[in-house]
Amino acid sequence: MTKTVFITGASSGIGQACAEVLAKEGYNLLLCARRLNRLEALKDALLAAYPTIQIHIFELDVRDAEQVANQIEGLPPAWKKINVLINNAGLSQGLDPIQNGDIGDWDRMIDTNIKGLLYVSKSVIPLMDTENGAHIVNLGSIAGKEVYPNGNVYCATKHAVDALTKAMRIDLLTQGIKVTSIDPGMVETEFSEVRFHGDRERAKNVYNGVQALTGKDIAETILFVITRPAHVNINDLLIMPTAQATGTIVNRK
Ligand SMILES: NC(=O)C1=CN([C@@H]2O[C@H](COP(=O)(O)OP(=O)(O)OC[C@H]3O[C@@H](n4cnc5c(N)ncnc54)[C@H](OP(=O)(O)O)[C@@H]3O)[C@@H](O)[C@H]2O)C=CC1
Ligand SMILES: CC(=O)[C@H](N)C(=O)O
Repeated sequence: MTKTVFITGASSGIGQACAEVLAKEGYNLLLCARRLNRLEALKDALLAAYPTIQIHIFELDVRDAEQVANQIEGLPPAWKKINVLINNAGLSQGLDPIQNGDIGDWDRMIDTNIKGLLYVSKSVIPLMDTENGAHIVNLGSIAGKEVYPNGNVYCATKHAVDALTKAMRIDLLTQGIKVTSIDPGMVETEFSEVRFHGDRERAKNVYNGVQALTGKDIAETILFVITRPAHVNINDLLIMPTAQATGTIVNRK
């Protein structure tokens, strides 16, 4: 039976890599993000490579509770049996000491990383196919385990994801839904460019001298997690570049 995975934030980085890895494994894909053009290009490329799978894409801003509820409620019936939800959509905004932080940055991180994950989960949980294996994978972070200088609100949002994952794991046990938090260290994606509001130079510098993880490293780890036997649940998986021993990154200037 072909399983369906729903990936939020599939237009770049880890989410895009998850789509690529899971398409190759024969999963049907439900993909959402705000940049629909990116999703269209990804869908075309994946269907060309893997013509036997199904892919449904839609534009979604996870911060908008009503949009999330309406878009998921409005899915075609064939897409209302979901085996895996990957709550990946997320971002960091700014890297300032708390006293200099921008309130708009704070709101965007809290609204996306915490409230967006909650809104999507609330709409998708009733659609999860618990008869054939149901699993929620939340993208946490080393930033959800440790706090680093100027990381304040981003780290707080990922600490919230850590707590929410543990809570979902308890609450969904009787529903037959597995729950896992994947907690990466540095992964070279658009993450830093987004954090620094488009400053590509500054973003590139973060990874100077460090072999960061790739989106594919995370996607392959998620594939391992979601293909464990029914009696196995990986609650929490911290995955770091070998070069990054802790959450504090020297190049994070
Ligand atoms: N890169 C890293 O070092 C680490 C990343 N993470 C986490 O991994 C996840 C993915 O990040 P990563 O791939 O690195 O970064 P990217 O910036 O490459 O990708 C982020 C994805 O999230 C989507 N997204 C952002 N805001 C929204 C929104 N409001 N509604 C819907 N989608 C949204 C973006 O799509 P669009 O803009 O088109 O909407 C994009 O597809 C995040 O949760 C991040 O916190 C955790 C640890 C380390
Ligand atoms: C875990 C990470 O390195 C993340 N990219 C961050 O900046 O916190």
